[in-house]
Amino acid sequence: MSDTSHYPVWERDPVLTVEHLTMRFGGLVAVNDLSFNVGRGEITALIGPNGAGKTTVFNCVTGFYKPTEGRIVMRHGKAGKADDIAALTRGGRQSATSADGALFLLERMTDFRISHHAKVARTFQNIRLFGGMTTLENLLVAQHNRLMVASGFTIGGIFNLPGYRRAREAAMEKAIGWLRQVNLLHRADDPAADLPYGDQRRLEIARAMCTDPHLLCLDEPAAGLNPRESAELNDLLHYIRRECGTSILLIEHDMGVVMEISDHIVVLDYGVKISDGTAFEVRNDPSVIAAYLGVEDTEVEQVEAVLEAEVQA
Ligand SMILES: Nc1ncnc2c1ncn2[C@@H]1O[C@H](COP(=O)(O)OP(=O)(O)OP(=O)(O)O)[C@@H](O)[C@H]1O
Repeated sequence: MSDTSHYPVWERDPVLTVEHLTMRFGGLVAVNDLSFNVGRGEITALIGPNGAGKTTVFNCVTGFYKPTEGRIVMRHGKAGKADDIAALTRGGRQSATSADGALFLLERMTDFRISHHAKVARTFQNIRLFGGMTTLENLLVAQHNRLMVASGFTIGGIFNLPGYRRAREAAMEKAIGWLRQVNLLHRADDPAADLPYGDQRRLEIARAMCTDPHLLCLDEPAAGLNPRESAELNDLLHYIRRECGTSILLIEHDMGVVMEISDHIVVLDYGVKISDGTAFEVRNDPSVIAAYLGVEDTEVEQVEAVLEAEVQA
């Protein structure tokens, strides 16, 4: 067997594999034959100029869109041998569980099943908290499904049976733990809409974490944040990776955030992957620089020289 220990984590141990993903809207090809991996326990950034197809990829992974073509494999535990994935694909089912873990084909699943069973959580470009509920209530609502199961779908809740009581206490403990983690415990009883923007962003991430995701998808988490709030966000994402082991896939335009926190970066332009590697590799890739500057690869050095001269002047 070949030694793969020197391969990057996203090749050796992917939690998510996107294969030949294509999404068409009528005549527009928003994502074109895209393949990439997300490494287990890593932070992966999906970047690219406006309209490159990033949000469309998120919408396919999280079940908001049905891809036109392609396969999206999510792995829990050690499941995911090529033969098992092929058998699941042939069999027409959505998921398979074995002693090694579980496999899910996300392109076949609804958004609810993706979050509930495949354990993929997401946040949106525009914050979608329940503004009239308190910050604490927002984190309890995120655990509603688990509480419903514990209540035996109402009866245990009505009679306050021990199993339901224990689940309710655990939900409260988790919510308070996450409020403390995002420095919002002192705002537990305030409506979410009253929080400053940066706090709302962290609360939204805390809410997603209350569902115990294996993969957390964040759509532009740093958008609109000031430098202090951006630094707090970086700390939170580092904490999630270090302490929870949750894999993170994020879309981000703030290159300071992307380069600082990402283990792995995938670059899209016009729906096509143009680069895939570490921050160092991507930063020095002429095709990436060209896409961001809006020029041909061959013109990069020339444009950089002009920009450099302008900065000097
Ligand atoms: N539901 C839809 N119907 C039609 N076209 C769509 C739809 N969603 C996205 N598109 C188109 O697909 C292309 C990719 O859009 P997408 O939002 O995925 O890009 P993006 O990289 O996330 O952009 P941005 O960085 O500006 O958010 C765009 O041309 C967009 O207009």
